[in-house]
Amino acid sequence: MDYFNYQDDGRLYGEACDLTRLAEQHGTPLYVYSRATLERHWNAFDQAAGEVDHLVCYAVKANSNLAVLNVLARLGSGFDIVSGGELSRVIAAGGDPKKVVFSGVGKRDDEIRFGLEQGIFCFNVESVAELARINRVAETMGVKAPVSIRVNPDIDAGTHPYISTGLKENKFGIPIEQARDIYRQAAAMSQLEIHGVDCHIGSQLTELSPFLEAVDKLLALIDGLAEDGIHIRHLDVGGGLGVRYDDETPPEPRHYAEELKKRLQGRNLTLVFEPGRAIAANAGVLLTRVEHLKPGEAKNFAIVDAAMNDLIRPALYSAWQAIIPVDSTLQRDAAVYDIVGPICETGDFIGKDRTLSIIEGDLLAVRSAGAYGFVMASNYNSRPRAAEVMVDGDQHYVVREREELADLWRGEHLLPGA
Ligand SMILES: Cc1ncc(COP(=O)(O)O)c(C=O)c1O
Ligand SMILES: N[C@@H](CCCC[NH3+])C(=O)O
Repeated sequence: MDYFNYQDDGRLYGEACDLTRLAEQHGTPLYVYSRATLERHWNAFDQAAGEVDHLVCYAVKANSNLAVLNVLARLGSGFDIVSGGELSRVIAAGGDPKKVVFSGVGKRDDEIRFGLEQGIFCFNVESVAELARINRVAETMGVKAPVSIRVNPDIDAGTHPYISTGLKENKFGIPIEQARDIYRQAAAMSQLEIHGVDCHIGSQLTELSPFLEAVDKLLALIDGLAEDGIHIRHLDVGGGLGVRYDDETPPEPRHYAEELKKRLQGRNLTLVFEPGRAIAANAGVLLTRVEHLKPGEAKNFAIVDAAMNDLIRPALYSAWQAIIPVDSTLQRDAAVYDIVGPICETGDFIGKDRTLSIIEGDLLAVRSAGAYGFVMASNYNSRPRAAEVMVDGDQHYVVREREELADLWRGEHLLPGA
């Protein structure tokens, strides 16, 4: 149960809030998140790890709304960040920087300095050049930097090529064959303290085996490092656990954790998870209204008021997300539609070949939109970004207001004298 369900009146609710009313009150397109779902998903990881020393570092990139981060921070969550901007958000949302892991291939000096000032848990380092840079920045500050090397285990995660990260051809991490040597180089750098080993092999994985294959390789590396006198304190398995968009049956966090715990027995390692999608995706829907129906010879189009600038996953990865009527009691004729937005791009679609019973003005919900939804939104075609609302039982809160038109050119300037 994800707390977005039809109730007895045939209408879709987010927890105890009627989504028809929310759309009327706040307009569309509208992102709606469920606090109870976010909490349940985070707790599933926390409880799965159980007695093992662990840190659940929610991947901020999946949904960085301050209220979302704050809900998780209140549970004691750590955070996986990839920029100084994300660190600022974590702090603004009341998150603890001491539970932050900093991933990403292109950390700038100022971002490294910010992380060190805030005393983050660990830098997940992706290259030798970055090790040297962190060492140098830490030296100028007279501090030591906690580091972990992101190892690329060359494993096919079996996911979409754009969201696969653990193969040799991907830009991420350090090839596993070089890892031991590079750890030795890191150990010789005066300002680095080696804390961990990490990996992240891709996103939306629906099988456990690639994760476990990666962990086995990492544990063998950790044993090798011990022989070199390098003692690893934590193992960060990254994120990537998939969710159900359609008929996928991704592994449950508890099954994943059970397999990990078997492998960690007898080892003194803190376990770090970096889940993003598994926590946020099904904690959100995107509400959108049908603007026009446009029947055609080859296709029928339902033109809705959400577009690829609001939700780019279908255009970018051919991702499939369920699209359902918010009021299931309305009697209309069914037809097969491509659900498209108003943007001037052929790739601007939210769903293709969907059978729906709709007329102009009807309200639709795009499910599983809580992760990689609003965070990837843009102002393309000068469209203001949607508002975001959080439901919490029978209460709801606007957690980000819809952009005003003037927001679209804030910070832009005409040339003088014109
Ligand atoms: C380093 C790292 N950690 C965690 C995540 C979160 O991934 P997911 O949302 O698939 O759990 C990502 C994104 O794929 C990532 O690049
Ligand atoms: N944005 C991607 C996931 C990227 C994961 C980040 N490493 C998606 O929507 O599926």
